[in-house]
Amino acid sequence: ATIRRTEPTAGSGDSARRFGTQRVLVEPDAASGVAVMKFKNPPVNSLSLELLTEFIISLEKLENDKTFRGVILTSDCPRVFSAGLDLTEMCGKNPAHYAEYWKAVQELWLRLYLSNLVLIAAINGACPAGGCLISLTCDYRILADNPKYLIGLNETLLGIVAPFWFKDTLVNTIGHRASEQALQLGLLFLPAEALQVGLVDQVVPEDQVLSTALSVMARWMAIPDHARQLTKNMMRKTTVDRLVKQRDADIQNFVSFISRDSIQKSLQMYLEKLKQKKG
Ligand SMILES: CCCCCCCC/C=C\C=C\CC(=O)SCCNC(=O)CCNC(=O)[C@H](O)C(C)(C)COP(=O)(O)OP(=O)(O)OC[C@H]1O[C@@H](n2cnc3c(N)ncnc32)[C@H](O)[C@@H]1OP(=O)(O)O
Repeated sequence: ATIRRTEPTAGSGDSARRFGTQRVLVEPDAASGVAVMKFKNPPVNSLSLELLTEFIISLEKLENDKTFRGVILTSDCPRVFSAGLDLTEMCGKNPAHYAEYWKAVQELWLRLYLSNLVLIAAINGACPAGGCLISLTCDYRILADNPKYLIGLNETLLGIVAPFWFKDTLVNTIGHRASEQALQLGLLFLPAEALQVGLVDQVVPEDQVLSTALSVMARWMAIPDHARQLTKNMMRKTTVDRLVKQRDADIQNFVSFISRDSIQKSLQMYLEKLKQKKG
């Protein structure tokens, strides 16, 4: 994928400078050590190969810059945090493309789930499937209180199956029984329901999502990094190791699953339904 980097905005010193790429805007505040990362892949922030690649590059840049200890993930697109994996990357392409795409999905999850940074999701829009997965990799989730902003792993509604590491991430967050129901039924939760089941940590008015994320971040930043990072590692490493041990097999599983005629048909029909919704 071709990555175009955005120019820093003219301004008053490092903390006012933006950087990032075409699809991932990064607003760093060196003074506080916190950066706000905004997805900008209109109309719905679907996780295309380009967005995944740029996300990984931007995250790596922040991880390698000791100035930054915390990142807030949010959306630059109105009303959608992320529509999840890009269905057009999984439809009508060849096995090599599916393999490349899945490797990038794995890579992003691996980096996010064990990131040394404090990650907070400021969920300012709809958050299905892969969008929900990204938020679940964060240390804390704040969702805007809007009945249109549904969140959950809805894969079964598309006729597909959430991979085991999506499932593990959900189980680690809301527990086994709630995950069993949520995954089989492909539940998309309203904000109040998401809060009740523990899928998000706070629901706040829409105009307070970012300010709440910044104040929650201050609390997490008060903890010494080494102790917090080792604790996070202790909680999450087993889950990560499960995928690391079988990364190639997981790619092969995905490629053969997604290449099935029946799955391709289901995905095409789902995409058609999304398009018809407008007309
Ligand atoms: C045996 C075990 C094997 C295991 C194998 C594992 C296999 C796992 C495989 C895959 C896992 C996938 C996880 C996913 O993330 S799949 C994606 C699921 N996403 C969704 O269901 C969300 C779909 N989108 C929506 O519900 C809405 O678009 C919404 C996000 C709520 C926004 O609504 P709205 O603002 O009204 O926008 P529109 O619906 O009108 O959409 C605008 C255009 O964007 C296109 N679109 C939407 N979502 C996607 C997407 N995910 N990918 C690609 N394109 C998307 C939509 O078609 C519209 O396009 P157009 O303008 O051309 O009509």
